Amino acid sequence: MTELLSTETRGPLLDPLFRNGWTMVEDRDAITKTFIFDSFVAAFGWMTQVAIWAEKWNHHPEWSNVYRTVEVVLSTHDVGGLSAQDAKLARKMDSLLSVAS
Ligand SMILES: C[C@H](O)[C@H](O)[C@H]1CNC2=NC(N)=NC(=O)C2=N1
Repeated sequence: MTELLSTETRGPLLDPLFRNGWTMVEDRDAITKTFIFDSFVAAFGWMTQVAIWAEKWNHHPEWSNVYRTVEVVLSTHDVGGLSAQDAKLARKMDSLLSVAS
């Protein structure tokens, strides 16, 4: 079941992401990261791969794309803040980078 991250689980799940370029959104329980690719095709190809995982996990990003930049915000509206699903999708986004450039 999806639930809000507890105080104890935040560190272990979020600290590795903070070390990897993710930051907290101001005034909101959400994480954000800006990805910059070599080209629009690389950006869109990465988004396409992420979209397949998002559908599979029924957990979807808030994101926008301008040319080769993708701005991502992750949060779980169903619980009103961050859940383990957000950390999982963030890790997947980072791991898919290696095949996107
Ligand atoms: C109805 C549907 O299951 C929900 O809206 C799901 C879909 N994808 C979702 N994605 C995200 N990021 N947060 C959610 O709370 C969420 N909820």
